[in-house]
Amino acid sequence: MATERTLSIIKPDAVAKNAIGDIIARFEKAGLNVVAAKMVHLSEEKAGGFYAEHKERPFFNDLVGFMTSGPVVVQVLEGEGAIAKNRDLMGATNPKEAAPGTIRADFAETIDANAVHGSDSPESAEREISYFFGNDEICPR
Ligand SMILES: Nc1ncnc2c1ncn2[C@@H]1O[C@H](COP(=O)(O)OP(=O)(O)OP(=O)(O)O)[C@@H](O)[C@H]1O
Repeated sequence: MATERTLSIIKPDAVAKNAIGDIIARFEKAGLNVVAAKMVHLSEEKAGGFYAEHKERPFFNDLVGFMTSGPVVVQVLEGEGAIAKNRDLMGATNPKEAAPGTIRADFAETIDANAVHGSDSPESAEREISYFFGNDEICPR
C-alpha cells in the first residue's frame, strides 16, 4: 500500500472534552504520523468553504455553526493507506452506528457533534490539506 497523506480535524466537541491527546495517540499507535498540525477557531467563511459540497443540505447551517463554536485541531496524517486507515479509526459518521472502539463510538454522541473529520478520497485529501496548510507550512513529500 502506498504512503498517503490525509487531513484530520478534531472538532470542537472533542477539543472541549480534552480528548485531543487521546485521539492523536490513536493515530500514532495505528502508524499514522502527524506531519503538520495547528489549533484554529474557524470563521463562518472558512468552515462554510470547507463544507461547500454540503451547501444545499438541510444541516449545512447547523454544521457551520457547530464547526465555529470553538477551536479545532487540524492535522495532516501520513502513513501507509492513511486515508482509509483514518476513516477506519474514526468509525461511522453517526456515532450511534460507529463500531465499538472507534473514535466516534468512544468520544462522540450525535451526528452533528461527531468528534472528528477525515478526508474520504485522495482528491479530497489533496484539496483539504491545501485548504488549511500553505506550501511553507508543511514539508514536501
Ligand atoms: N444527516 C445529518 N445531520 C446532521 N449533520 C450531518 C448529517 N450528515 C452529515 N452531517 C454532518 O456533516 C459532516 C459531513 O458529512 P459527511 O457526509 O461528509 O460525513 P463524513 O465524511 O463521515 O464526515 P466528515 O466529512 O466530517 O469526516 C458530518 O461529519 C456530520 O457532522
